[in-house]
Amino acid sequence: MASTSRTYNDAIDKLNELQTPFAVIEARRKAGILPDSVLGIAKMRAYLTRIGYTPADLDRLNIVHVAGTKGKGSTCAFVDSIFSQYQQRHGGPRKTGLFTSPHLMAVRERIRIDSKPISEELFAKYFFEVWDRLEESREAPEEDTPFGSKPVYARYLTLVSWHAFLQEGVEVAVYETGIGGEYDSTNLVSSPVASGISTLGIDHVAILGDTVEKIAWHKAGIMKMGSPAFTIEQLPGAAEVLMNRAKEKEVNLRALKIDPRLEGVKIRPNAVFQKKNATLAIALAETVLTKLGLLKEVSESKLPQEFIDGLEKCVFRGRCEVKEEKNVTWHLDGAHTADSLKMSSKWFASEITGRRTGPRVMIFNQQGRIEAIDFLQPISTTLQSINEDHDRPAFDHVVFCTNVTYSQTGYKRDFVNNTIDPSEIDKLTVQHAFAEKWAAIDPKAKVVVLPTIEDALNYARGVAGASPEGEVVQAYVTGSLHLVGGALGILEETDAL
Ligand SMILES: Nc1ncnc2c1ncn2[C@@H]1O[C@H](COP(=O)(O)OP(=O)(O)OP(=O)(O)O)[C@@H](O)[C@H]1O
Ligand SMILES: [Mg+2]
Ligand SMILES: [Mg+2]
Repeated sequence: MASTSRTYNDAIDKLNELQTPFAVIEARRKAGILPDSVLGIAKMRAYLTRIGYTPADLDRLNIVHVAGTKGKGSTCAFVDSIFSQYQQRHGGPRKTGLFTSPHLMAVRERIRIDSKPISEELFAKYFFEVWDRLEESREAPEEDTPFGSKPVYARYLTLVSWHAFLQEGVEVAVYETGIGGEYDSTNLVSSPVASGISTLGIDHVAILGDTVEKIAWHKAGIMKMGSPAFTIEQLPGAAEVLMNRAKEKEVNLRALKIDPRLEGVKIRPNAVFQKKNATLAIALAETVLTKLGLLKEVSESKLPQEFIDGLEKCVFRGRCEVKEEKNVTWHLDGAHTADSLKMSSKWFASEITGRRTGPRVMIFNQQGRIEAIDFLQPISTTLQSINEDHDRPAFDHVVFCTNVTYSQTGYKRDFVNNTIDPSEIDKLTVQHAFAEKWAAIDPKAKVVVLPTIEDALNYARGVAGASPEGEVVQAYVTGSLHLVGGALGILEETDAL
């Protein structure tokens, strides 16, 4: 064992083995078997015991727990950024942890300490410590959780985050749920300092159900008796489910209107959805900082400067991000649900309206999700609506590519995805279907299918090269956070963000 190499890359290779292979997912789907639910939580409890902790140990982390369909990560990033301002000015919270998903470029971005991705060395250390403990421990009954077994990818990372944060002496930790809430691996936390539920909508229907009410039931599962909970304005059906579950659990749930103290605070993008995320983040941060004695009183009329700076300086890469290059302005946003793509395309449209000219290029992917074909029409409609010349296409060029990063070397290890059908990628099946659909929606657009992200970026640069002097290509990269992460990695030649 000691002679085995244990670098960061080794850890990622081992982690990738914990993905459920596509063939198994397919077989389960055909047999109507749903992924772990109640049993999944029981197993997580067994794994936590085996790595040497109890749920009560997690309370030492003063956890802020966030669920929701959209805006979870953004809300968590705002809270973390506010903490960071307090830390810089007042030395507290002593150490902060942030657990988010998915990652943009490197798995270690999911586990942040003092806002920075955990180092490769520390990631590898804690990853293999968890591994060894799971191999060796004979604690917790074996019934559903055989000795030596490991949980799947996201669940394993949750264990690594708890271990890393506890070992590193993190004083407050912000946790984004993976899928749902009630049965999510992060839901072993029994006494969060506060829970937050961001915007609810439709996603992960196979696991959570196909109505916003069913989905709300799952997300409400993170609320805990004795811990304050907050949400923002929701669709009426969803709001009702949240309130009913809060009552059952005897939780004081507050549904917040957009915080009037945000007036004049320059959050990015300056859009209603982001104000909702910021509103939720303010309430969560106020609760924690009050508990830690760092916030003495809450003013109804004005936010403390630390909050304003935290909100304004918050950087959450790959979401509504703009990057300028000589002949191309890249607009990158990892939206990947029906609702968020509507928001996202409105954001892109507002960015270019009146301010930017030049050919428009969209680069889109949604790997393994043919249902995303329905997300295309609203994007086109949004862009058409800003055209003064109605003969102009929504986009001059539309590129559908895979999430494979490079044309020569393929996937970066942190992006290997065994859960999708490899033959679909080889044949570019979903990309051709999207292309056909787009050609029908927007016949004047030039539609192309390309195998990799690198090819797609080069295509956009090629359009720029062929454009008249002074014109700047307006490129919109969206549909998948992996696509956006891969694109940012190529544009910046970096390993992690
Ligand atoms: N409150 C919101 N309502 C609708 N769309 C949103 C909201 N917040 C963010 N978005 C859109 O969704 C994208 C993803 O945001 P974010 O990463 O915060 O969500 P998430 O809930 O963490 O999503 P994921 O399912 O990828 O973990 C953003 O780039 C933006 O386009
Ligand atoms: Mg999601
Ligand atoms: Mg997220």
